[in-house]
Amino acid sequence: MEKKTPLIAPSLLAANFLEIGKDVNMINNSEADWLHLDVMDGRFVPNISFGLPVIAAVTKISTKVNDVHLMIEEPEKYAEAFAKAGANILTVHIEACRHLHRNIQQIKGLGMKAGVALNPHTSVSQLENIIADLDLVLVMSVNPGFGGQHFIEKTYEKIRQVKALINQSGSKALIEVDGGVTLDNSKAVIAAGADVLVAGNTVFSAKDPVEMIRALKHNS
Ligand SMILES: O=C(CO)[C@H](O)[C@H](O)COP(=O)(O)O
Repeated sequence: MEKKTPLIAPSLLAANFLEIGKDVNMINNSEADWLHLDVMDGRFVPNISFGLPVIAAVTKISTKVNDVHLMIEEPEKYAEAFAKAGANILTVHIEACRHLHRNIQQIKGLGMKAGVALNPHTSVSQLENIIADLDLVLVMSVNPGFGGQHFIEKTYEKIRQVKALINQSGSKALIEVDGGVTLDNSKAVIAAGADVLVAGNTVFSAKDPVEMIRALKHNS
């Protein structure tokens, strides 16, 4: 079978926040492709992470694609501010958007790539009328809100369903998988159709995070 090299997006949620610049530079000097930045508001998810000032500081030194995952209500209120803070990709949750098409147009109009994230319970069929407009589909493989959770096995089937929808529709969207990704399951995640792997604890709790990023990238 053809070897597929995924894009790797280490999640800063698992970094050492006392030495955040050091961790961003570690990612800069690794084979990572994207820097994944998780924003949580304590409303859409039961946790609060970091917000605009932290992202503006991080993107000043990041040399990777800044991939911002908004786990927040009313993301349309903040899209412009995230563009100004240096986001290159902005992903909103389908469950948080009442006017998803408008939200996607807004993100693209601000010069960013647009992604939509699906919680584990959300059906792929909900993407049917929006898939052609998307640059990215983020498949959550844990319930959002916390790092370090176990990968939900049903996600493999969901990735295959998203892939089939993308192929059917002629969409160019990439599939990103987020939550509980490890060196053990990454091969199967890629085989199911993922293009981008988010990894938080797997990278930051590794003895050698740069080597772990390399291993994830070349493990398929
Ligand atoms: O979106 C997230 C949590 O809501 C994180 O990006 C995700 O959980 C990654 O962390 P880990 O790889 O440790 O599971």
